[in-house]
Amino acid sequence: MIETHSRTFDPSLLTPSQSEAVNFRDGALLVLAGPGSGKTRVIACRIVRLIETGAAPWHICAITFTNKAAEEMRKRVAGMGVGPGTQISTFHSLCVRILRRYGDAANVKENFSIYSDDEQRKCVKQAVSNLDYPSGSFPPAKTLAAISRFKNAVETPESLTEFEGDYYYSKIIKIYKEYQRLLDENNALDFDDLLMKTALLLKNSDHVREELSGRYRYLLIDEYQDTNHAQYQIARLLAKKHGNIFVVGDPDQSIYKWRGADIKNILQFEKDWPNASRIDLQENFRSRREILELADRLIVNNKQRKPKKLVAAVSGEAEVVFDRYEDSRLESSSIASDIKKLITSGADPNEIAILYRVNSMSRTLEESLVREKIPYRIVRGVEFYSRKEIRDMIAYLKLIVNPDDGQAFARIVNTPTRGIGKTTVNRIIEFAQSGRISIFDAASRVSSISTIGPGPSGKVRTFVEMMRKFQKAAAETNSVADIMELVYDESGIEKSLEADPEGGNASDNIDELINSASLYDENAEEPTLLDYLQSIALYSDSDAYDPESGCVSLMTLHAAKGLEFDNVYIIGLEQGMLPHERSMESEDDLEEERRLFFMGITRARHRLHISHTDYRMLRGIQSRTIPSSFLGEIGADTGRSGSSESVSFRFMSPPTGRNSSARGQSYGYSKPQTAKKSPVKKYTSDLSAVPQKDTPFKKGDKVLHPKFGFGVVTDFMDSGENSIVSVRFNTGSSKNLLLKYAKLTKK
Ligand SMILES: Nc1ncnc2c1ncn2[C@@H]1O[C@H](COP(=O)(O)OP(=O)(O)OP(=O)(O)O)[C@@H](O)[C@H]1O
Repeated sequence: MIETHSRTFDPSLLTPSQSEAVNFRDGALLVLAGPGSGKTRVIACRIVRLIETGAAPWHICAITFTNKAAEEMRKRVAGMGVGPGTQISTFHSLCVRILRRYGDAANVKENFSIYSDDEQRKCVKQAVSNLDYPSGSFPPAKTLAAISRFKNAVETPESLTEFEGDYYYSKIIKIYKEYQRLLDENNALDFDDLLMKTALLLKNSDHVREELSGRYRYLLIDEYQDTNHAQYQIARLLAKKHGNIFVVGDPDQSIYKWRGADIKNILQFEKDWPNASRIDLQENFRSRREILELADRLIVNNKQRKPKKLVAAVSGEAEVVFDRYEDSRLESSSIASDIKKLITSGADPNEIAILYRVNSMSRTLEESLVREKIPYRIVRGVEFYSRKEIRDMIAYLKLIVNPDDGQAFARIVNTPTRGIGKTTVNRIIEFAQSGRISIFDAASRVSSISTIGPGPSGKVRTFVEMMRKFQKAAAETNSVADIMELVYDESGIEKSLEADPEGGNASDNIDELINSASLYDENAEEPTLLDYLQSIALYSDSDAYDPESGCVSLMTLHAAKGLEFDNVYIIGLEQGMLPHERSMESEDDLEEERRLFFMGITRARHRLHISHTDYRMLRGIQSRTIPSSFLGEIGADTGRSGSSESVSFRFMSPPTGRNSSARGQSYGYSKPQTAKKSPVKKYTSDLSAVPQKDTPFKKGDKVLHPKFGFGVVTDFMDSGENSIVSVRFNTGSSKNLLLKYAKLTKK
């Protein structure tokens, strides 16, 4: 977690187990720690202790999960009197550093670009088209996901044996090979390359591995439960020689399987390092007892874990409320008015968070928060960098640093419009390809391209001269903000935005970009344009969180990893949402969703509100929902949620009269109720718990729908005329259908 105020290292601030971990000296150590047990504190204090006891700062390499966590860790360690020199970064930043340093051995040029999602998509589309494969059979997202899986498993196109007879995979491997060729041509790496190429470098080059394990003699890794195979390999190879590997993690908070994380890395740590010691941190300094009990009741349903009990170290009673609403509009307005009351009675907006499974759920919430005039922020960092004007500016910077970057060239050569048409650009690209030179080199030799006439040729020359001027300026200054100002003024972007009445706040966004570059200039140890581009390429949603924004935070459950708040609202506890529909087919995926919910619950210190709705707008359609099976597991469906007076259940219905306000009509219970007195409408999503009576459909029935085709019933919620039948159709989609309109026939 990110603590906002660092303290000087005082041993009395550590529990005996924390202290044992901090003072552990040589060898392998697994610190298994529940949420809120002080993992971050332990790592920071251990760095200080290692230095106090003789280790050189540059012999320590600490790896965090997000850039923000790395920044915070650096500040904390500095606050405890440690000077610069310790390597504290994410895996990706560490890999960039290694690859730039050992470019020759890794076969990459020092000034490589790091491609964003959007650039990767363009590249994979190009690969599919170059191979003349049908684009419909290889959609970019799916194809990239397959390539990413290979890379995370450290499989290059060459190392993959072709899947004889498997049409799809043999084609995917060919696309992977072509995609990789295109990246090379552009002197670009994607995110997964950073890890894969580093893992390969460490594996294949004895000299580099020796040098780096001599340099990083103490390896500390946070959030080890979320490492993928490539990260696992890097850690093993770096620590193989000295064996000083200190990993901290919680298998119950492993939530990145979809990105290649492998929970087995932590579960099998003691097998990988047979002499490893293990320390468990059981005390939770964050959440009050009721919240922890709830989290515990949920997570015991997972099989892939190392059992542990969460013990609350803080006193006081938590408020836990389960809310059921008719629809998402009512859910949002009720949460907004609840937050309004909290803030009016003195709560700090920084200490309030609303968490949801998918980004699209923020829209309705935003409307309600605006209506109540509540300051809020959506924690979604990458969105800013995907705006058109920002991407244009970044493309200029990328081309300054990496003239081989064909995508950057194609993006800006005629942005803003300067009369260089597509045909001219294509001819430059062809010239570059036939002469095996970079696109920028080809553009520099435009006069030699006979197919380009004098008019367009002159315009290309002007563009090249302008870019050369930018490159020269970048070589003379280390200030990224100054280079940005120059590009903004002289590229014509500023003028074109001023002249565009529909430009909205594009120029404000560019101001914000330049401001953030100034901050970078001030804070970076050695600011360079290359380093700046790397830092924004590796920016993630979680990095956008500002603990002192003065706003209520809205974010996905994933982005909330490592954070903590006094008041937490978790919305959308519905089947298909949480657990997400994509995860309902395998037990492993379901366990991951459960961990995600567990992680969300354990973000709360004092107050936790969990809600679901009877109807939710999904892809523009108001759909009937089924309560999440997780609610049953924590006892929220039956009122079995423990004996505490502080757990309450409420059902909110919409207003009836035309002009009545939604808020006035809720019949929630202000006084906390015990389980017995619970006024909640009883329901259950677990059919096995309900005495079976004759129902028109049951789990496993094969059915036919006139529009969606054949499918299998996965659930049936018996509510008389409002019964809902859930069907997984053979097309892969799952739907919850209101029985009376479902038009299903049994097959
Ligand atoms: N020994 C301690 N005494 C009192 N408070 C502590 C102690 N150790 C940690 N804390 C506090 O507990 C809270 C959680 O600590 P931290 O964020 O380091 O936990 P974490 O294990 O990283 O959490 P998570 O895995 O859930 O993100 C912080 O507010 C921290 O200041």
